Amino acid sequence: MSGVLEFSDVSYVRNGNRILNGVSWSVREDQRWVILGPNGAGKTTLMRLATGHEHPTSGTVTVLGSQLGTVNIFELRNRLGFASSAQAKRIPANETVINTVMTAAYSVEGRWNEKYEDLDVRRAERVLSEWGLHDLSQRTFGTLSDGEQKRTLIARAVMTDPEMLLLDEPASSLDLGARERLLQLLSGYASSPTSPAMVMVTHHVEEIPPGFTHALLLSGERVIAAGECESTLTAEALSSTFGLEFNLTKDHDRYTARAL
Ligand SMILES: Nc1ncnc2c1ncn2[C@@H]1O[C@H](COP(=O)(O)OP(=O)(O)OP(=O)(O)O)[C@@H](O)[C@H]1O
Repeated sequence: MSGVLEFSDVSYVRNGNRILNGVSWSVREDQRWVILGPNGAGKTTLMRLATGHEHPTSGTVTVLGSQLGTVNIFELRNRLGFASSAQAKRIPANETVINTVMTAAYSVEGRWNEKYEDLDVRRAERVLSEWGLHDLSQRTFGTLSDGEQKRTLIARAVMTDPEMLLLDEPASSLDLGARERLLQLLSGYASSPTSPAMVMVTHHVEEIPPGFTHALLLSGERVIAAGECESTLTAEALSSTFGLEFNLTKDHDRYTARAL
């Protein structure tokens, strides 16, 4: 299996503040990673580096075999799928759900004069139904619930068959039912051998979908632990990451953490 993402001794400084320090990390195409860490640890920054929205201050980031700074970033980004709540703000409120998904084919966020093939329409319809959105295809994005918007953005991110899918806090602010529904869909997607490599930022171990294989714990600019979930997600590692003693349990492939 080949590598899709490689951070080598990456540091990132913004306005004189060091946000990441000496981060080395690699993702292979058959891996599904979760990134955990306290507020301000640099998780979103890590994602922005992985999608080429930022460049490292020192060290190298290699995405799909190409080192950032040496490639056309727009061409590279077309091969990635990315969903975040920041993106939700850029989708026109009056855009239909099907167009929100289909416009990913042109990397635009509102339909204008682009010409779509029947293939694009069929693919968008298939993706909508896979993510439980078929009945909403003609609704406008602005009228969707938070959970429906988040699923629409993920459907948009997978529309172009990306080689790596990056999700920044896909379950944040969802009610219990919407969260569980989303986790079931993410788990199904993560478990499919035909799915691309995945990287997902979350604040809660309860939001790790079964099928995710690896975890990276980030705190104080640095990687505290990284590797297979089984060996990385431990009470000790969580305690070091969040600065609080935790009890961690796993039941039916789902984690629960409680402070001691
Ligand atoms: N433009 C900026 N200028 C200076 N500092 C910044 C800038 N953008 C982000 N930061 C700082 O970088 C740090 C990391 O931010 P980042 O958003 O990557 O963290 P995070 O782990 O995703 O946080 P959260 O869990 O709260 O979403 C924070 O301390 C933040 O204040």
